Amino acid sequence: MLESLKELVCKYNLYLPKYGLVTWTSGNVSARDPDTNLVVIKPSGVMYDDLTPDKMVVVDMDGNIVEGNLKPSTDTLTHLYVYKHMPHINAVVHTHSNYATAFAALGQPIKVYLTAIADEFGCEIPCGPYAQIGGEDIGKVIVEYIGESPAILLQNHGVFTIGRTVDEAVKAAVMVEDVAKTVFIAKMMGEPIEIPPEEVKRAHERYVTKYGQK
Ligand SMILES: O=C(CO)[C@@H](O)[C@@H](O)COP(=O)(O)O
Repeated sequence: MLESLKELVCKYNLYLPKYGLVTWTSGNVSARDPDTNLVVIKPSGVMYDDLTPDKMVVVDMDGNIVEGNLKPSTDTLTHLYVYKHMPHINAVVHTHSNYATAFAALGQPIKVYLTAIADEFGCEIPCGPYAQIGGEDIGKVIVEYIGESPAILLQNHGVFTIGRTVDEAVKAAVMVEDVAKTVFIAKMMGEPIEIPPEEVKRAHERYVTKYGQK
């Protein structure tokens, strides 16, 4: 089980540069094995081109290294805090994607100006306050401020997304950057128009229950 989870987490870490969400070694993806409560996470400071499944680090809920020869991500305690306080979540993603992180630099949420935001997020993408890197502080902000959204901006820092699966969490990271870019362009042209909350709710419900091959 853990070997396949390492392969999955490595694969989804490699989606971050593939979709232009990170630069150099920034960003990270982790996933929790719900059966063992062990977490597989990207090693700290390793170039994405050098990532392989065997370089993934396995930690327990206290951050102790269970498997792996490399130091785990600097955001490990944040990921673990989210897992401890959001039991339905089994994946956490962190990026510095440019357009979304520009909103984070301003401390601005991304409001529901687009049907794509209603569909994917079902609410505005919140921006939580600045928090120091390296401990649980960012995790505390995520848990307190994320609400029903699968994505949150961290002021002056970047993007964190969560999901029941690593696919959900990485998709949210891709989509938050896509909608942030569109909203940025719209704001350059004028004042975007918010979709009314009741329509956001209806559209999101439709998307999560009917979109695609469901
Ligand atoms: O922004 C931060 C910390 O949150 C970066 O250091 C982070 O993106 C990458 O750190 P890691 O290589 O995962 O240790």
